Amino acid sequence: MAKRIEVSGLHAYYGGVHAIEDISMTIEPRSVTAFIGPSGCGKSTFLRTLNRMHEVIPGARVEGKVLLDDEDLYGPDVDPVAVRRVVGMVFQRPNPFPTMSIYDNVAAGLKLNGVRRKSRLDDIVEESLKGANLWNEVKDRLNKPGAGLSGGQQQRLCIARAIAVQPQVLLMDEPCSALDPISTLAIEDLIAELKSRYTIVIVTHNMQQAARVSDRTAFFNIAGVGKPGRLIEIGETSKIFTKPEQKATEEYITGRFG
Ligand SMILES: Nc1ncnc2c1ncn2[C@@H]1O[C@H](COP(=O)(O)OP(=O)(O)OP(=O)(O)O)[C@@H](O)[C@H]1O
Repeated sequence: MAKRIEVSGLHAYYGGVHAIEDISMTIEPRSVTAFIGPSGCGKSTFLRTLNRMHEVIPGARVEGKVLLDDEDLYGPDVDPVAVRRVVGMVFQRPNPFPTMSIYDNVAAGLKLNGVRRKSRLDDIVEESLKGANLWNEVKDRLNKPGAGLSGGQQQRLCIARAIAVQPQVLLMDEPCSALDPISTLAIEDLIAELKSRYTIVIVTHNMQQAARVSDRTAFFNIAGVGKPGRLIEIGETSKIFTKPEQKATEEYITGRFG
């Protein structure tokens, strides 16, 4: 299920603002890749180019290539909605559909995809909630609103919703930044389990988190205000945190800037 992502020569713009410049990297399947770097260096922008979410902002555009196992996500015949089904996303703030039940939150995407049979929906909802380590906490209240769960539970519900449609890649934009430390650990444990099945990319400001959860880390930086963000280096997380190749990476991870 998991797929390799190969990015080459990628630029992203917001109208006249050049937000990220000339990014090339390979993101390996069945592993976790963390994006780190100072505020404004384009981590979230780059993440959103990987499932064509960037272009939903008026005036925003992308140049370059993103291949998902050889398929160009920006090819002329590619439907961006289909891309977002294959490359799922979890956001910073848990965003369950507020008026929907826990069950319907997970089933919504499946119903949109045409799954109608109740027994099939039941099975996938259960499987997805189990996959997100939430089943035991909610199995007796599936018809209660998703908004009634704790923040950490809501984030796991959003992960269940994302995996219900069987994506190949999961993009996570600071998925723990609104959570308490215990919920954060639950999400980190979950990421470690999910990586056997998915390609996972996580943006995080928390370097301990990047070190804990990721196999590879990419460090991004900006040369100054108004300049585009660039990829400085990507490598094994253990190497980036102990022996980075670039001075800027070392300064960032040792807390000398950012
Ligand atoms: N909707 C937008 N319209 C215009 N410019 C934007 C928009 N979103 C982001 N930018 C600009 O693009 C650049 C990269 O922003 P982005 O949010 O991707 O950085 P980031 O590294 O994820 O930052 P942070 O760590 O603070 O979330 C910044 O200069 C930002 O101001």
